[in-house]
Amino acid sequence: MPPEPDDSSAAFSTGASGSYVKVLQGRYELGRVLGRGASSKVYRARDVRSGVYVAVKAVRKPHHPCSPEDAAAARRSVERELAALRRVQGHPHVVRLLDVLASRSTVYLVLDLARGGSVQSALEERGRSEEPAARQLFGQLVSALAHAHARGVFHRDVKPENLLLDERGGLKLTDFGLCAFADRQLGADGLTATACGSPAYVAPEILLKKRYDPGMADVWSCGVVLFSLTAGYLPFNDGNLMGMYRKICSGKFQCPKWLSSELRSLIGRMLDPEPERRIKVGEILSHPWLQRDGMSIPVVASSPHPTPEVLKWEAESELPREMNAFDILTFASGCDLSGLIGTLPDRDRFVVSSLSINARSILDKVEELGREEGLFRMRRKEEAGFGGILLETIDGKFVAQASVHLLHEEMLLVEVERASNEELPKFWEKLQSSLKFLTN
Ligand SMILES: Nc1ncnc2c1ncn2[C@@H]1O[C@H](COP(=O)(O)OP(=O)(O)OP(=O)(O)O)[C@@H](O)[C@H]1O
Repeated sequence: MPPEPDDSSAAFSTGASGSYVKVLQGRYELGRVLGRGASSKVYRARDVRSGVYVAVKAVRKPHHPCSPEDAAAARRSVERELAALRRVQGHPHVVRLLDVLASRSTVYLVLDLARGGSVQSALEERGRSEEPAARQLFGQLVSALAHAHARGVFHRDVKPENLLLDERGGLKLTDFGLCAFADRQLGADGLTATACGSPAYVAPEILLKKRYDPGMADVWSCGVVLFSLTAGYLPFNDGNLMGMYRKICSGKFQCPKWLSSELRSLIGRMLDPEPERRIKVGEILSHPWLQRDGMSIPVVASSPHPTPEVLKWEAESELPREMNAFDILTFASGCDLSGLIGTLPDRDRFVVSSLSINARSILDKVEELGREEGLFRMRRKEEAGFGGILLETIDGKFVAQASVHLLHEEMLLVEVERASNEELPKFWEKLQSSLKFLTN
């Protein structure tokens, strides 16, 4: 049986194994479900072009009818996750965002596949870790968080389910759906009031409904993770939720006897119920427990702010007349949103008003460039207002393609893509700059 279809942007075809598979927008063959979240389903998938295995997180638009508040909240959450992921890319222990696609009903985030499952499943299967192994993982987590904080992103949902493991056991921080941004949600005092996080990992100041520093709340959650990793159980637990909350607010917990004194001291400084007294992320990195065994901790991003390119992208995606994921969902059928995450090495996208240029002129230009190059066989397909052109070598090997999608009656999405990022660098540059010029 093929996986249940989510929407019209996926077609079924025969996969490599001979069985039916669901192929997302001609690009990703969906396999088994790796996990589920409140509003998402995560699939193992294969990029049919490169053969590389990835994870596809399908975030569904709320079912209709839903209240305008629910629709707005869902929209904010996916936009926030995308914007956060975009800002924090480039750290070895933050999950990589490879692509973004969308259909009428669903946004698909294509992520690095974490083959080792989550820290939660490792804890359930293998129990607690010895200190050297915990130090390794915890160092990677703190380094990833320090990087996110330096980029103005506070995670606010650090818990073992959101810490994934790659095939070598390296940690990948994921799920930025609840994060806060230093330059948006925080008041002039640097504090926020939004209650979020998962019960056992949530900081007392959030439970007490105080305004809080989200960076320090992340430190608390990391403290709970470190305790759980090394003790094998939660520091604050109770049969009922109110009981657990009371224990969290009291900040009283007991370390098991097998924890070293340095580890006890670090956990104690992280699980300090007073956020002003709590150890800061930067200090954790230089704590003696983490410095033991000459551990090498990945360097934190040098740039304290998002790059101008990211800020521009974010500003654009917030303008009401500009498109963002959900606006496009409203208009498009099976369109691809990778343009929202910027230029990929082997792919570029432009959005242009259909009042200023039409699909035919764009495809004519690509054909002209291909002809000038004289290397290709070209196949062109055009329908009312949209179409594409495929460039192949004389012996039929895919080199590049350009396509024009109609987003809605006034908007075209132009996509160019090549087989690999080494393919024909000069031609690729010419193609990109000509299209940029045409669509500006
Ligand atoms: N990149 C990935 N590689 C492998 N598995 C993944 C990946 N991303 C997510 N998963 C699996 O899917 C589960 C749900 O993913 P995720 O936490 O991102 O969803 P969510 O909807 O944001 O969840 P929540 O409701 O907890 O916020 C994870 O716990 C994990 O088991």
